[in-house]
Amino acid sequence: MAQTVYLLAPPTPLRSVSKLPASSPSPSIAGIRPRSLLPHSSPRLRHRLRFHACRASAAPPPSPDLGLLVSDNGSGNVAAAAAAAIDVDAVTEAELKENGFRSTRRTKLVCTIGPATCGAEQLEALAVGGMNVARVNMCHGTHEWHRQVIRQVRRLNEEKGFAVAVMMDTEGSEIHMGDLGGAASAKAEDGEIWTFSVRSFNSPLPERTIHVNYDGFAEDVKVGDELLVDGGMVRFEVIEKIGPDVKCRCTDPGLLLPRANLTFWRDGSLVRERNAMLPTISSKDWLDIDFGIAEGVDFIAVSFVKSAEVINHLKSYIAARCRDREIAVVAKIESIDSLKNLEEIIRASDGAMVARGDLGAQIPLEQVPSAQQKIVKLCRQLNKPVIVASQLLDSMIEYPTPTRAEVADVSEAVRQRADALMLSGESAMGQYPEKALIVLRSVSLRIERWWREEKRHEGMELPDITSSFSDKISEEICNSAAKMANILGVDAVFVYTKTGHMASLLSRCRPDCPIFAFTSSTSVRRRLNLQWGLIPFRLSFSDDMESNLNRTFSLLKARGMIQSGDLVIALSDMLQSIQVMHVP
Ligand SMILES: Nc1ncnc2c1ncn2[C@@H]1O[C@H](COP(=O)(O)OP(=O)(O)O)[C@@H](O)[C@H]1O
Ligand SMILES: C=C(OP(=O)(O)O)C(=O)O
Ligand SMILES: [K+]
Ligand SMILES: [Mg+2]
Repeated sequence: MAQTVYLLAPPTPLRSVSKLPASSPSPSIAGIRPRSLLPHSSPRLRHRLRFHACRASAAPPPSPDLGLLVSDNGSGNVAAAAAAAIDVDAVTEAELKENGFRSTRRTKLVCTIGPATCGAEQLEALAVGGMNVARVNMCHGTHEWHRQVIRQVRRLNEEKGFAVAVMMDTEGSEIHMGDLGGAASAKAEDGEIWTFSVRSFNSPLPERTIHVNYDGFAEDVKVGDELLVDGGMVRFEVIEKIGPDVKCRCTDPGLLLPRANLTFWRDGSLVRERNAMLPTISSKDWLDIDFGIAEGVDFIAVSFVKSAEVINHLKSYIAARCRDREIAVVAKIESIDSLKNLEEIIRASDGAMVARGDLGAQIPLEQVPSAQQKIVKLCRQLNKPVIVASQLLDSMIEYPTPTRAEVADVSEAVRQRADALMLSGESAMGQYPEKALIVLRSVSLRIERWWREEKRHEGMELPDITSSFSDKISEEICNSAAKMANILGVDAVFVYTKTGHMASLLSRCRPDCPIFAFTSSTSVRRRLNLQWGLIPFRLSFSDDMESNLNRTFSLLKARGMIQSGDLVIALSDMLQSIQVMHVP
């Protein structure tokens, strides 16, 4: 029977499980299309041009195959339905039912949404394919476009029971090119002379002319500087300055893409004098942040963070504006300053992103892997979710299979036990967004299994992170529960959590088994969806752990997600306890 270790609260005997009404039995998942391989049709040419038509208006009627959300829609008895309901999506349910606990993916997946994926069907395909977080990049698109995407994601969650979180990523004060006058790209050839100018032009742009968004550009560059587009995809040398115009000769040819990032280098070092004075959060970013708050995004990722101060500032701004819910602030580590102030930035943030795209333009490329490892490790120690981003499967923007090197890179991020992996161009404007997601999913599953089979319990030091005594107890409970879970080989850890904190402490321990996180708040549920190993459920629960467990067992058993005899460890943040039991 159940064995219980109570640390604080008095013991309550565990009675037999009462048969509470469960939700209707799970429908089949026949509606989930098998993701067969598409024909290999694209020639191996580097063009990245074919934008997919955006089918935002082609929303299909809600599919009964996936309609598992049991929050009451129309039967009248909302309170009763809410009390009996447990929110989980059909994909998680099917995985648990068919393959059992061990098979669930622990590494979370973030997809950048763009023209290739903004339609209702495409978003649903990503959610079915395992997208945990949808990212919108405010560098691109209008508020109206972003609003449509955010609302589609919300509809998907409401109608299909998903908990896909929305992350808004700020533009920041980076220097970038303008829009190329409507052209999808422009080819710069070796030796060509191009003009980079802060003047604004009418379209079409004069030939070989690029608008630059930063007014100080022409003053800051010097003849002889090297100008890098997208961190070196194309290179120029500055040969002449004429007022606002900077003439450059192409030294490394390539494709220029709209709004591509620009950095300039002098004597082998990045020039950052004046542009370092630009605010991390620009006035345009503040407008975007207001938009994000109004649209109810779950995460705001801040580009080019230099210090903890800006994170603290944004967090108090958000706290003053949304009293009823939280928006987590993710610091993007993508500059020399962010590396210098890494620990204070991560401590101040609710999570971090290893933004390798810009990071690789600011530090030598060969230093990016060690920076990644350091950031991932520090985040884990400080209990902050960490996302590894950019170019994970870059070749899949054009081709249906990844390179071996890309698979090795994804494997390494999974092996480092990062919380999440992110797709950028692969899902935003690539030709194979769903296939790229399948690759992330299958590589994650394989490497996670390999890790467990090899029993590589790494001895990472997890330092104390809490200050209050009560938090300290929670931390110790989670550390002990994870250890017990590994030693006893339990099937799952259940954690009942109001704020999500206890679930994140458990996730930090990276136990062998999945963590079922039960929370009564839909927004906490979405936020937890970024964290390693957590399967977030929405469930209303009380302070009475015994009745919570009984109800959970009967709800999950009725839907085939657990079975009698499964070994479970249960924790709660109200009643600081560890209970070990077999599902009755
Ligand atoms: N909302 C959008 N509208 C149009 N294109 C987008 C959008 N979001 C992303 N993209 C495209 O996807 C590419 C990759 O996205 P991302 O890595 O987020 O941006 P960036 O390349 O600016 O850092 C972008 O360069 C852009 O071409
Ligand atoms: C994720 C990144 O940021 P963005 O795509 O906004 O440039 C990056 O630079 O790697
Ligand atoms: K951005
Ligand atoms: Mg960046």
